[in-house]
Amino acid sequence: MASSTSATVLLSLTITAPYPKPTTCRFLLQPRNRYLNLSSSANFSAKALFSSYNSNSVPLTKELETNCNSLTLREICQDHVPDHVLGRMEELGYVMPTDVQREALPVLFSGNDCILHAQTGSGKTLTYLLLIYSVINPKRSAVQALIVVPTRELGMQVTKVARMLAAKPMDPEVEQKSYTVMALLDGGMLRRHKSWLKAEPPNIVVATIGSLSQMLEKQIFKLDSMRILVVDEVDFIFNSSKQVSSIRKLLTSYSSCNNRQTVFASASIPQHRRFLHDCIQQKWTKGDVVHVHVNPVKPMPSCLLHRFVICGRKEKHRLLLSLLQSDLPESGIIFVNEQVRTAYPSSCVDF
Ligand SMILES: Nc1ncnc2c1ncn2[C@@H]1O[C@H](COP(=O)(O)OP(=O)(O)OP(=O)(O)O)[C@@H](O)[C@H]1O
Repeated sequence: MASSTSATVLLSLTITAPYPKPTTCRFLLQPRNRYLNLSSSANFSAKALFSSYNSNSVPLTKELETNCNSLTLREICQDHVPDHVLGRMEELGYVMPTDVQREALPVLFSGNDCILHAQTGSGKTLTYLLLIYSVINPKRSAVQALIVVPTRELGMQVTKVARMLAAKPMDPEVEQKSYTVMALLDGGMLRRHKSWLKAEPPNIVVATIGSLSQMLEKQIFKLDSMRILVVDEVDFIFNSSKQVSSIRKLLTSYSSCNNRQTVFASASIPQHRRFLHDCIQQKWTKGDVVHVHVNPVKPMPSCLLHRFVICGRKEKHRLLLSLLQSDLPESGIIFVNEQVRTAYPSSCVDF
């Protein structure tokens, strides 16, 4: 089974212990400031350990829960997301859903506004991108989806994933108009974007609030055709005194929650009940907004084991895998320098 990991793994492995019998397993690769979650690609069912539905969420019956747990991403997205996007998704290694994808996608495909509340690296970006590809029409030259991000760096990452998913199918037989994704980010070439927006509006815009507000104020583009609005890292945006008035304006003046599907994503939403209340009261979302709360950040485990192993550069990868196999930790953090794609034999990850 393919997963993403690093060829230059530093053998610094932190594992939580003592572990209960590992029926589920979770590894976090941490490249600088971001966690990458490998659990879903390794076909884990982490739900029992990490998931929680809060009272605002749609309860799942036991039977439905069991069925949902075994569905692939393709099965969940079938009849919603175009086939060539599903093909690309699988080529990129997204086969089994993460917890947040499993729980949020059916809610999103049913048209509900949603607060995606799940830890960093849990797969929120792919969740809202799949929703976007289920809704937009590439033949319409209009901004149909807008993703607001707090920083240029996050904007570049989201744009990259959006473009990778939308890449034209290799098969020349498949006639497919390609989706256009524009990154409208602070520090970018806004003049060039202006001409592009006027000449042929893209289907999806990924924007920081500063650049976006400039364009909206100058009426370079309008949000009349916007069907999906995503605000990523919503807690960060609402906590920034610079960004908060612009985001409020975007949510209520430049567009109306009745004409769009609104998704807020965040790893942490302090006072989430209050936020949910505000969403409805302030008309940032419709009244039936669903709070999908998955993988709440767990308190620190009672014990952390830190293994320090000295080895040659070429041995790192093999040694890491054998340590994981021998220790069988329930969870761990792996610090990596860079990422390349590599294939794990399934025996290595299927604990
Ligand atoms: N279903 C999946 N199968 C395998 N890998 C996945 C899946 N979904 C997401 N990933 C990978 O997991 C990593 C984290 O995903 P993503 O960036 O979407 O998380 P996130 O919740 O949006 O994180 P953040 O809160 O930092 O924005 C990425 O490398 C992504 O490619």
